[in-house]
Amino acid sequence: MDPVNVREFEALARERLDPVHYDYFAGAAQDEITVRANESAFVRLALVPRVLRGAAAPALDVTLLGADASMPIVLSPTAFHRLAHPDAERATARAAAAAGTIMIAAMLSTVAIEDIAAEAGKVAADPTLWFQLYVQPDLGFTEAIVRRAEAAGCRALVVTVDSPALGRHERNDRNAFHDLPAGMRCENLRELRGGEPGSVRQVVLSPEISWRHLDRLREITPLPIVLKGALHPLDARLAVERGIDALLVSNHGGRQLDTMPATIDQLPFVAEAVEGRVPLLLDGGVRRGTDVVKALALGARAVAVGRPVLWGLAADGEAGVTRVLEMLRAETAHTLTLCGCDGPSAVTRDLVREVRCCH
Ligand SMILES: Cc1cc2nc3c(=O)[nH]c(=O)nc-3n(C[C@H](O)[C@H](O)[C@H](O)COP(=O)(O)O)c2cc1C
Ligand SMILES: CCCCCCC(=O)C(=O)O
Repeated sequence: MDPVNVREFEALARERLDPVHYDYFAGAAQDEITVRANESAFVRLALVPRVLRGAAAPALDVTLLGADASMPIVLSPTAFHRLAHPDAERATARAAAAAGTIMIAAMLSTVAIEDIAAEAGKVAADPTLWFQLYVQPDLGFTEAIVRRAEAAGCRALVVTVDSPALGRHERNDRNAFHDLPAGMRCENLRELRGGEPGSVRQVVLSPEISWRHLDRLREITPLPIVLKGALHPLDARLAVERGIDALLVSNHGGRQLDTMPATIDQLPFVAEAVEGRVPLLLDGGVRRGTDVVKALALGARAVAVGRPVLWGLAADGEAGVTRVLEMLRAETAHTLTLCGCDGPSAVTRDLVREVRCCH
């Protein structure tokens, strides 16, 4: 049966994936409290629509750091797409470009950033790619990978800062899944020194990464910098003071520190801290158009989706990712119409209210 929503795509992906790889994608840190919270927090928020506004049919397009996106939904960076489908990030890039939205390509992709960009360029004249970076203590490598992203045409750097160490995933421990299968590698890591070229084991997630490294990135690249994973309002304020261009409010899909708050619960605190000085994006648990509109109401300019894209990819390659993105687009348009809004910018805080019990 054809999936009719993102959750049904997950069920189909689960049937098609090696169970060890399904666990890697679906799993999260320790008791997996945060990953569940991301979704359930949306359930605790109710939409209170406006009526009789005579609103036009909604236009979904938004501008993010100077780039136009056809909807307020972009692709979160996720590693290792080849575990989901042999076409890997190539398929994802084509689907995102055809949908007219932004793909944040992961540093730990199984296709090189140059090839991802070439693939996106086959289906859209002016696709937008952003590049996600784990700053490496090997600053020579960090600078080289930034140069590669620039040369490939990436238009922003998304620096993940929630990973001073790798989250403990007990599913991966149980499955003894700690490396990519033979023949698969991280194609952007060829120049990282030490160990086998392209091996994920070369990546260093270091607690020594600090604001100094962000300042250094600012010096070496003209690309806008998006900070991914700063949830504390004081860090959000520091980011603005240090010239960061946007924040992606994220708890890494619950995969790093377990028991972090759901991102949709934390968004209002971050929004209050930045006072509209930089655009906010949010990821974590977005599975429905209603979730998208709730995030817009609480201060996000756009949302990003991680696992939904992987479910589409695993279920049916490029066509599956396309279907997932189009489902979310249609649901968002429908929700906006039902709320009396003619587009993302018409969504206001008063459309959302917290409810005590689950629906
Ligand atoms: C399988 C998987 C791999 C991920 N890999 C990365 C990564 O390499 N870099 C990164 O910054 N975030 C990574 N993330 C986190 C996502 O960017 C995103 O924050 C998260 O998936 C959003 O939650 P959602 O899956 O509920 O949409 C990964 C998430 C998943 C599920
Ligand atoms: C040692 C690097 C592993 C990073 C895994 C990618 C990621 O961010 C995630 O799975 O989440």
